[in-house]
Amino acid sequence: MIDRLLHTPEGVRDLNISETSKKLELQNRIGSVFHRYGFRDIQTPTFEYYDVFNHERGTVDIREMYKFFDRDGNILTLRPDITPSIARYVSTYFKNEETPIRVCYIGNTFRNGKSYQGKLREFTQAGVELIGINSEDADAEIIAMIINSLSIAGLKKFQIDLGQAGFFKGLTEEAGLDVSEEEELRNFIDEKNFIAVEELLSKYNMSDDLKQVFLDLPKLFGSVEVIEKARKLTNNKKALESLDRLEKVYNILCDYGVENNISFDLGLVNSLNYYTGIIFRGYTYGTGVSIVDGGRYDTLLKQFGKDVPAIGFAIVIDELMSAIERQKISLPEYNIDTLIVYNQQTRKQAIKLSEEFRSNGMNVQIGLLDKNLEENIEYGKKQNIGGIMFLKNHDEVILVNLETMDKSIVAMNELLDRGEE
Ligand SMILES: N[C@@H](Cc1c[nH]c[nH+]1)C(=O)O
Repeated sequence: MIDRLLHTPEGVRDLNISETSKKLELQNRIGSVFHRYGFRDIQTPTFEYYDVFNHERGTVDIREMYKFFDRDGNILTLRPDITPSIARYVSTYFKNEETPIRVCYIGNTFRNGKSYQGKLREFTQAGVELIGINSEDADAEIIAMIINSLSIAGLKKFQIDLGQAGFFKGLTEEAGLDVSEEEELRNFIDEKNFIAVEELLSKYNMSDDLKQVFLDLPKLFGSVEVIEKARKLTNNKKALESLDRLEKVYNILCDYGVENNISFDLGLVNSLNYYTGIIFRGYTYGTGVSIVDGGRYDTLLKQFGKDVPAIGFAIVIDELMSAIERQKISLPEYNIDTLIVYNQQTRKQAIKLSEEFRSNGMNVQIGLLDKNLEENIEYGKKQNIGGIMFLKNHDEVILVNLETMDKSIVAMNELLDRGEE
């Protein structure tokens, strides 16, 4: 039996000191890219009324949501993603505000996925939403931002797959599928379960040509030529318009000079149902799942009372971090510069020095001298501390650089003079 007192539940985990420090570094880097593109931070609550995320909104499957009651019997949900919360927020607080609105966020999301997938059930998303513009320029801006964010995070090799929800929707409309049939098909395609796709299609009354297009979706993958290939497969107006839009976005991405990170995948469908146009997913080595998801969702905000188009993405920081770790890309860690060890005789000077160092921007730990120098050195090394000042008495202060193990002895006065410089 699992010891529930000492273990965390499946799908959630503690981060140790080094992991936390690296995660915060990543968040800072990515947040600063968001700011450089003129996006501003907002925060929404971790749980909300279930209505914000229910089936109509098109977020994750109801079984994947953590739901509970408040004392008045309202159903609440731990947010499975942040986009519907932003849609609610913007529709409420920016109801009559001019668009565009550019907002960004970093926060935890919760999905109660099937346990055998070994996936995290709580994960941090860093995302942006660009609200109020439906143009290929906005699509390209968002994709360029993803590429910049991942580069600044330290990734060298990654790829953004572009798809079009409109292409798939055009085909399903032509096939006469209703909303739930479309959803079933989309989920099988998303899971890349083409045996189930074939079986499902055999139940529907549609032309063999159209069936074949659905089955060929996984082949519509690769460089920009894929768009031309896809054009030849359909006469559907909506599907063709989607392809035109995709091509225009690609041309703008060439102006950004980021086309090397782009590939196309018209079999890309997202289990989130609110997407209406371009969709994207980012991949890199060292993690089997996507590190970025996003797309255009032009009808979601209308459901909250503000009828404006929108596009956005979210980077899954935890997945990005494990990829970075596996790719052996180093991230700077927060470190403690100095440990000052003192006794009653040297307390006053130790406090003075430590406060001076801190006000100069150094990270300083202090400790009472109850262990000898060797024990302090051992402790400092374990804690990754830069150096030790061992204030035994006024004549003899021992300085140890823990990286080089250089030792020197100085008098207290000299040390205080140095601190004041
Ligand atoms: N909320 C989406 C990502 C996204 C942000 N904006 C648009 N899409 C997700 O969790 O996958």
